[in-house]
Amino acid sequence: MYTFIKFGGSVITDKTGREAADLVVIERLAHAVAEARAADPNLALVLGHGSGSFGHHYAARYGVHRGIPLSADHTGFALTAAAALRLNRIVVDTLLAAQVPAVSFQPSASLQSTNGQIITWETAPIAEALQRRLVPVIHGDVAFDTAQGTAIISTEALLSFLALRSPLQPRRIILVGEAAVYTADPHRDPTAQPIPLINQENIAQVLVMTGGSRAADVTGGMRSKIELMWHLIERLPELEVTLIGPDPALLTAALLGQSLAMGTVIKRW
Ligand SMILES: Nc1ncnc2c1ncn2[C@@H]1O[C@H](COP(=O)(O)OP(=O)(O)OP(=O)(O)O)[C@@H](O)[C@H]1O
Ligand SMILES: C=C(C)CCOP(=O)(O)O
Repeated sequence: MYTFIKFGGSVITDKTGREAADLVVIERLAHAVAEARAADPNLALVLGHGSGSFGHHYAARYGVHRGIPLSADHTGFALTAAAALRLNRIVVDTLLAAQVPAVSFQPSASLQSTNGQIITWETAPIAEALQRRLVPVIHGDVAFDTAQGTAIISTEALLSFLALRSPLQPRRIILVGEAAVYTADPHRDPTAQPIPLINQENIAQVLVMTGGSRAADVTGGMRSKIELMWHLIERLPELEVTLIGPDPALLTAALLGQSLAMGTVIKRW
């Protein structure tokens, strides 16, 4: 069984800036992953990261997520892809420096979508990497789209595709970003309270309480994250999704399957 992680673009970058990577946070998270792998040599991880203030800005500016027609200028597509890769290089190099054998797999090189949904993605090299105890790293990316021309595929959509359409069944997905899902966007409403557990009892209510990102974001913020994760849990009832803040001790504990006093767990029951 595999563990999937996403380093959210909202914590590894400053989303209100431009290409503002938070190197301290990335380093801390990389060391947390190294520590968990040292403590549990059987830990098999697929690591994804978002685009934060790198890809989202270009995608929004050039409308890559809405679709660029075949005959139109595709410079915006290229700029978005390049920005996503610049952040990817930083993340992978930081993981390597922390002794995590990270290998990058650029999704757009082998993926196609239709109306923003992944239709094909060559994931066999990711499975090969896992067999060699490497840590495959993927990232939210651009895509060529058979219906709208181009699209943006979020990290969560990639992890969902891996979970449902590849042999890599995750038991846990850990999303590092906001410290929890709250009763309202905590950056807009100081009275927002954390929601420790989301399950079939309260999912409908939680969806009403969650919204978009406070910065440039073409993949929908917290609401679409929860929708996608719930969709996945409906198909994989044993799956547990944990949302935590960028605290390295919490990440190591979550990777080792320890129960946490903070964060939000999403599970069927
Ligand atoms: N109820 C809520 N609880 C927590 N966050 C919320 C809520 N509603 C909206 N948000 C917003 O959602 C944001 C997280 O979504 P976002 O897509 O920006 O995160 P991310 O996945 O880390 O980023 P990226 O897409 O760049 O990887 C938070 O920063 C917050 O502003
Ligand atoms: C904007 C781009 C290139 C990817 C978005 O992926 P996400 O940050 O995981 O939502």
